[in-house]
Amino acid sequence: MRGGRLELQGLRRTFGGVVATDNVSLDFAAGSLSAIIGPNGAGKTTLFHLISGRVKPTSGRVLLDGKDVTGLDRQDIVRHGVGRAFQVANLFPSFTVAESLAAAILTHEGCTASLLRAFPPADVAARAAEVMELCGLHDLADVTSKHLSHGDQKLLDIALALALDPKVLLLDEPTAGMGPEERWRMIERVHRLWEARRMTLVFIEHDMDIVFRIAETVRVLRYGAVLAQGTPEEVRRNPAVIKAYLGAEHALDGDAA
Ligand SMILES: Nc1ncnc2c1ncn2[C@@H]1O[C@H](COP(=O)(O)OP(=O)(O)OP(=O)(O)O)[C@@H](O)[C@H]1O
Repeated sequence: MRGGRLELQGLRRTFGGVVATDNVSLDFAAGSLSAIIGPNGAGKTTLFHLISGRVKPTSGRVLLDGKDVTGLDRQDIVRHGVGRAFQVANLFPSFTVAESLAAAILTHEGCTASLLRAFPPADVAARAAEVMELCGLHDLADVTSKHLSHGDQKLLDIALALALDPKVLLLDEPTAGMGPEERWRMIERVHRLWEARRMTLVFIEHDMDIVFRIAETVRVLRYGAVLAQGTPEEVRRNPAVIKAYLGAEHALDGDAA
């Protein structure tokens, strides 16, 4: 499945008096690679919750390939092709990597995990193998997921989302908690996955070196609203973004106010 177009129209979400998402309208072209950045509390994770159905918007719409998926519950949104990597590597802690992937595929298709562990159909095993290959997990196929390193658990989280063949994949800080070397390995892996699959990939990231290295477009949130968006170059030259978030370290010369 190739990428789908994701459109957010006037999304708003309040929690009591807090406006977590404030009239956010963003358009993610099919097959694009975008980063979402912004200070702590800017509403990045809430935006992912709104897209993935974990939180319902107070108002506004989420469209996938033109179809309104606003307010559907999480499973339905996954079925429409929006995948999200969660901290779920331990969803099946006693399963191996290969079994976890097979179980994810099968439960997605409505079967029970325990049954499938015993009798995984051949095509499911083949799909799990393909995803392991893509994610560089093939050597770990028989390792129990609870014994994986932190980085490999995060890769398994991504693999579990990928196994459902999403049109849109949301990654919330894929490199969080990793050392510098592991971080680059992870992001290169994610970039290769995107090149191979060309799903619409949206990731939240605090490391600006990573953002500016791989993102095609960058969307900047502040106080729940869109502060700016554009190519990495445009965003790095935007005085409002420099002032609110980037500081001098990541600004491009010339326009830093
Ligand atoms: N369930 C909730 N109940 C109340 N307030 C919430 C809830 N979820 C988010 N918020 C508030 O909404 C705002 C945006 O939070 P969010 O976690 O989306 O920001 P973020 O940009 O992802 O932050 P960070 O970079 O620190 O992860 C914050 O003020 C937060 O406290």
